Amino acid sequence: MSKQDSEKYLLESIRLAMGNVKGRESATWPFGAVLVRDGKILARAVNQVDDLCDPSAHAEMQALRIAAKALGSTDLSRSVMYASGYPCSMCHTAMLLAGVKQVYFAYSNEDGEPYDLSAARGYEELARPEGRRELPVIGHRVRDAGEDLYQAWQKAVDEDRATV
Ligand SMILES: Nc1nc2[nH]cnc2c(=O)[nH]1
Repeated sequence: MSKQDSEKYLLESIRLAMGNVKGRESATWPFGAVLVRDGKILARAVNQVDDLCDPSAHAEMQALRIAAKALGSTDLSRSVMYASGYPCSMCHTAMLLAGVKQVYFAYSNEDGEPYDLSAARGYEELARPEGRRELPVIGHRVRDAGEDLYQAWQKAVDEDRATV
């Protein structure tokens, strides 16, 4: 991936993000993303959190959704994400799970901080020990739930495989 290519795709992500700021009746979140594989653009996307009333509709998430639907697969390995802003921890994990191999960003968390557009909060939260998180995630092992859920899943998957 040459520097020229990364610059070209980042410029495209910024152009998309600017469309959220200027190309509309009222501005929404200034984020855009482009997902590329083998020199081909798989998806272009913008933040649609407000438009879709969906807290997960970040530009990077929307790019993953568009690409996965188009390919009929959630395996997006070998792809590279170009994001106008530093990806948040949700997007980072989604990209990791989809096999995205690299992410380039244009605007850093430091750039975003004065405008409350930094993605640092999620990373800081995850870096805290479990007992000190803003959002406690509480394990409660439920006894007598009947058949073990994960064992049942493994069995079902194994049976499905055996019939293929
Ligand atoms: N990188 C990025 N950061 C965000 N913070 C809030 N929304 C977004 C988004 O769509 N992309």
